[in-house]
Amino acid sequence: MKDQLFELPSPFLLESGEELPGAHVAFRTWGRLNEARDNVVWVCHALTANADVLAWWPGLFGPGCFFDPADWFIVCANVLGSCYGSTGPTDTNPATGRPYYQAFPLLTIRDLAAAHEALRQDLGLTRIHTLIGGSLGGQQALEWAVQQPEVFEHLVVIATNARHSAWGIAFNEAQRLAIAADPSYQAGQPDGGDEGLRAARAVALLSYRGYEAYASSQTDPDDSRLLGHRASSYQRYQGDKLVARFNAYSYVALSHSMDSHHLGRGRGDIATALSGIRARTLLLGITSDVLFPLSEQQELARHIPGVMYAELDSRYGHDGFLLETAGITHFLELFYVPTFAH
Ligand SMILES: CC(=O)SCCNC(=O)CCNC(=O)[C@H](O)C(C)(C)COP(=O)(O)OP(=O)(O)OC[C@H]1O[C@@H](n2cnc3c(N)ncnc32)[C@H](O)[C@@H]1OP(=O)(O)O
Ligand SMILES: N[C@@H](CCO)C(=O)O
Repeated sequence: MKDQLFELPSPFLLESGEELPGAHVAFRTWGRLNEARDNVVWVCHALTANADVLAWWPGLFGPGCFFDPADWFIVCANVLGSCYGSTGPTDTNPATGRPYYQAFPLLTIRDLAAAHEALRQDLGLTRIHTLIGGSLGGQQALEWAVQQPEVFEHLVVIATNARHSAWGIAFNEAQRLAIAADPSYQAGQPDGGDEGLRAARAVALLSYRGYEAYASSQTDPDDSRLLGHRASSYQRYQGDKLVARFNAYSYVALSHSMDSHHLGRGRGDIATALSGIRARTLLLGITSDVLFPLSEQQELARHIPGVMYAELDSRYGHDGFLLETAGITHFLELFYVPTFAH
């Protein structure tokens, strides 16, 4: 299956006041809209994923899963700034005729939501049964549910926050420093920043997993090793794996988007913004998440009207939102019992 492309109104006005001309959004759909048009689930992806939710969220989306295309009309769109089909830093800037690279405009989480809102309107989807996302995808989903409270009937957010924390921004800055130190990134080469991106992903993994996850999967089996530790090899492998499928310019752009996230900006405060959510909301935190800790989930739970809040017991850390699909399914079943039989 290939992505479909939606041309955004041009120029697309960004929160910063800058304009993005000739931009587009890549998206995919699965399943069919039912006659009542009330079976739409819209997925917001995290930092390095794409529109192919059946590939990156197996166990939750796909035949036999909770979100089975036989029952649901599934929509997933790539965010602006990414390198998976929507307009991003490696695309040509119409004003210069050259790729944007480091000169790509700042995109906030509000801009990511606004671009997908334009797509939703174009698709004529007046009601979204469920809006779901984790991490950056959860930030986008919350922002969108605040912007368009009448559109979303249910909201499912996992391992996310109301504003990006100083801790999260500091992790992102450390990763951007690694990328900025790469001469090929500084030179704005087409695949610039690969070495920096490798280091950045290794730093990020520290925040996506945690002490217990490393201890249980990456402790050396013998006690004689002086060099070449298993955990070192894991860090390198994870860096290589991301470099093979992502680019440093998009990584920097989207990490800035994440840092910009603040539901309260211009709305009084976070509590006021969250109190405007009309969707029935399921909020899930992950016990071992050191990047979006439970304290952030509890803050959200205090302010989202009528929220159902639960904590997923996981040793995977933050990335548990991608991996703990059996636990997520369990809470989805509890959440939907009164309203949706599928
Ligand atoms: C085109 C596309 O790929 S679409 C984009 C796919 N990715 C996304 O959408 C982003 C969201 N997904 C993710 O972030 C990740 O895939 C996750 C969190 C879901 C899972 O991460 P994983 O890397 O699969 O899990 P984990 O941390 O257990 O690492 C397993 C991998 O590390 C390797 N590995 C484990 N220990 C070591 C070690 N000591 N040394 C070297 N390699 C190691 C394993 O062999 C395995 O390799 P594989 O991925 O080639 O099979
Ligand atoms: N592992 C996620 C980032 C953490 O939310 C991704 O690569 O998209």
